Amino acid sequence: MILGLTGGIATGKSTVTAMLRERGIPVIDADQIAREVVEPGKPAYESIVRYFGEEILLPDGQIDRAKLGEIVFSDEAERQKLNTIVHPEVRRVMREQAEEAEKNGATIVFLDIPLLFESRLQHMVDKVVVVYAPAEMQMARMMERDEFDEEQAEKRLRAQWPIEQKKEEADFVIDNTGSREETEKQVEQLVRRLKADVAP
Ligand SMILES: CC(C)(COP(=O)(O)OP(=O)(O)OC[C@H]1O[C@@H](n2cnc3c(N)ncnc32)[C@H](O)[C@@H]1O)[C@@H](O)C(=O)NCCC(=O)NCCS
Ligand SMILES: Nc1ncnc2c1ncn2[C@@H]1O[C@H](COP(=O)(O)OP(=O)(O)OP(=O)(O)O)[C@@H](O)[C@H]1O
Repeated sequence: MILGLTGGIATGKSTVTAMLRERGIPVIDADQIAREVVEPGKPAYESIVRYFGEEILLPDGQIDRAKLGEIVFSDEAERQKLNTIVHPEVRRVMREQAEEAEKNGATIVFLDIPLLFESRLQHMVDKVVVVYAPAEMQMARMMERDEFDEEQAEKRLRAQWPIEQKKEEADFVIDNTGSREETEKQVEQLVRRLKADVAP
C-alpha cells in the first residue's frame, strides 16, 4: 500500500516522517529528492542555471537555495518555471525508490510530498494522510525554525493550497496542533490500522 504524506509548510511532515521511520516504515521524501536532483552536474541543475543565471549560484557552484527561494516565492511565474524543471525528476526518482522499497518486502510505503494536491499527484498513492496544523501555527513554526520574517513566511504560505482545504480532501488526518506525544499516539494508531489492512 502506498500512502501520500502531505500537509502545508511547517505543519509537521518531517516530525511525522521520523515517527514512521522509527516504526520501520519506509518514507520517501520528495524535498530530499528535490535537493539531490539539483546537485551540480545533474540535468535539472544545468536547466536551472541556464534559466535563472549564474547569479543564483554560491561560490562553490551549488545552488543558493535562499536566493532561489526569494525569487520563486515572490513570483508565481518563476516558481512555475522551477517546478517544471524539478518536478518531473522528483517524480521519476520517487517512483524508482517506491519500487525498490516494495521489492525489498515493504508492504506499506509513504511518499512525503508537500505539494501532492497542488501537483495533482493523488494517482501516485492509494490513500492520502494530511499532517495538520492551522495557518497561524504554520507561520509561527516557520518564523522560529527558518528565522523568516512575517512577509517571507506569508509568501511561502500563499504558494500552497490552504491547509484547511487539504484537511478536507484527506483520507486520514494527523492533528499536529498538540504536543509531540499526542502526535505520536495518532501515528501509532494509524500504523496499527494500516498494518491490519495489509495483513494477509
Ligand atoms: C525554492 C527552493 C530552492 C527553496 O529551498 P529551501 O531549502 O529554502 O526549502 P525546502 O526545499 O527545504 O522546502 C521547504 C518547503 O517549502 C515548500 N516549497 C518548496 N518548493 C515549493 C514550491 N515550488 N511551491 C510551493 N511550496 C514549495 C514545501 O512545503 C517544502 O516542504 C526549493 O524549495 C526548491 O527547489 N523548490 C522547487 C522544488 C519543489 O517543489 N520542492 C517541494 C516539493 S517536491
Ligand atoms: N507538535 C509539535 N509541537 C511543537 N513544535 C513542533 C511540533 N511538531 C513540529 N514542531 C516544530 O515545527 C517545525 C515544523 O515541523 P516540521 O519540520 O516537522 O514540518 P514540515 O511539515 O516537515 O516542514 P516543511 O514543510 O518546511 O518541510 C519544526 O521546527 C518542528 O520542530
